[in-house]
Amino acid sequence: VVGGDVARPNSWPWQISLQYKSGSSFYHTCGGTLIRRGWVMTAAHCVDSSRTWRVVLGDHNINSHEGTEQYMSVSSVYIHPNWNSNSVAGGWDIALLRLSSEASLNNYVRLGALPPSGQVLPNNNPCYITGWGRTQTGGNLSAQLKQATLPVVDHQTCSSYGWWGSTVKTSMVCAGGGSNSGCQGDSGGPLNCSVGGQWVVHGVTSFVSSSGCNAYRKPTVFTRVSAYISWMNGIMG
Ligand SMILES: CC(C)c1ccc(NC(=O)[C@H](Cc2ccccc2)NC(=O)[C@H](CCCC[NH3+])NC(=O)C(F)(F)F)cc1
Repeated sequence: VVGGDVARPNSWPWQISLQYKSGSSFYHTCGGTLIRRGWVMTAAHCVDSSRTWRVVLGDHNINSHEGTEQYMSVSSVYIHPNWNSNSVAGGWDIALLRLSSEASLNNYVRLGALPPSGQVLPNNNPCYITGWGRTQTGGNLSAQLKQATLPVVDHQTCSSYGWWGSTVKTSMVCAGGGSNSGCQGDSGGPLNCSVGGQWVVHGVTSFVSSSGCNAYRKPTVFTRVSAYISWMNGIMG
């Protein structure tokens, strides 16, 4: 996350860290959202490669053991069938991870709320991006979970000339476009939007401009969760 600030610990208790095993250690690679006790929603591009994954729940500082973490292995990965790893602009950047056991819900670990199918938020709807991703273009990951306000940019604006143009589809949500943005390592994490006084996860962090994370008029682009509710229900049962 570029801009914003460090989140109050466990104030986004559905945020997870998706980590891969290398040697005898695990490394953060993406974010994700706990949507059922046994299921995590993330980006397809995060799980394109076949690795040994683990999901860390209830984390704040990914480099230290705080005692609130739950470490879960992943028993199966469901990547959207239409996802094309050569074209993030094609959309379909969403995947579900089946956890090998069910999370214990508590003050540090809670389920994220999903939107009703088809719901599209208005321009400037208040949202926050959260994640452990780079804090500057080309910078390092953040050890502590960060948050940044990222208001919705409607499709009409986001797909206009000077913005993303036809790269963004209506199956995506744009947010930000100023000094705050997502960045590498935030992929797969939630766009947390305030709707009717509740936090609802409306986006899965998908891509930023290749000329820099917080490029002017290149808002962070998210998979629009409300476009995939029936697909997810079909998988999770
Ligand atoms: C034109 C369109 C096809 C398009 C293609 C690629 C991108 N962006 C990118 O590829 C930038 C590259 C980058 C690297 C380093 C620093 C900043 C940006 N990376 C990204 O946007 C990666 C996802 C790449 C998926 C591709 N397999 N996502 C993210 O960084 C995140 F966290 F914002 F979600 C954006 C648009």
